[in-house]
Amino acid sequence: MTPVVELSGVHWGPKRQADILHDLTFSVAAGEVLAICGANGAGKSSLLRLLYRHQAPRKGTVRLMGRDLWLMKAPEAARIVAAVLQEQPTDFALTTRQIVALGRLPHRKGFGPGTLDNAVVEAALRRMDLTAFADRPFGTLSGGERQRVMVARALAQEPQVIVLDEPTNHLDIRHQLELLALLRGLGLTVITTLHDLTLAADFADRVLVLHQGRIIADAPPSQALTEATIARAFNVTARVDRSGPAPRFSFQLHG
Ligand SMILES: Nc1ncnc2c1ncn2[C@@H]1O[C@H](COP(=O)(O)OP(=O)(O)OP(=O)(O)O)[C@@H](O)[C@H]1O
Repeated sequence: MTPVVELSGVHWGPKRQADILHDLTFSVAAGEVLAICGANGAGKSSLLRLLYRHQAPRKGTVRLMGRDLWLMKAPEAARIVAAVLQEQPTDFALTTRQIVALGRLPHRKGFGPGTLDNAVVEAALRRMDLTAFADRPFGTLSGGERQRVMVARALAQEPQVIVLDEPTNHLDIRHQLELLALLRGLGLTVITTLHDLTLAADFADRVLVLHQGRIIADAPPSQALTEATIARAFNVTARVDRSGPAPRFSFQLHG
């Protein structure tokens, strides 16, 4: 089956500067949940930007459903991939419902939103437990509520792939677990950066570990998040205790 997302030999760097991402090759199947882990500056957000068509590879190709992402028009790509990013809208006067409705833009054919658009927006609000906040200005919401609005906007886009940058930031423990369970339950392809290795191990089918812009592991969590890989990626001494139902990670600065 054609992978939903496929990178081959991808390099990327800022204009007139050396490469930051080096020779990335991997693919993600329909419905798969991929966590991208790595130290600060490893290149995780830069990699995500290649997936939602924000920046083009310097070398190599990024394919969506078998087609070169850069041979698609932006709205077409946006009907396939939705992104939930750390940066949030600055128009704080918009209501929650208006922000979620922005997710319908790539689907709009006529002028205003149609009945289907409105129904999808209401369903996304319900799914993220935001109905009570629908008419509140975005600026009045808490950090965690805003994060849920951004996920609702992505759901309103009705994508096949959802790309998220540290989606559990700002969320309390319960909302972290709820969000990850909800993402898993969508049946979509999910690609997310996660700093928390315990959450990555618990939530992802596969973990891709980036180190200085290169893939140093790409495997199911138990094979990717080994003591040796964690030590290399994060420059710490790591211990993984697999005696319980879930792995327990502990870290120390090198002695
Ligand atoms: N447009 C740019 N111009 C110059 N340097 C850039 C640009 N984009 C990214 N970088 C650099 O590339 C490296 C990787 O950045 P990136 O944001 O992808 O890392 P990250 O793994 O997401 O880090 P973090 O965990 O801190 O969010 C960093 O050193 C960053 O400063």
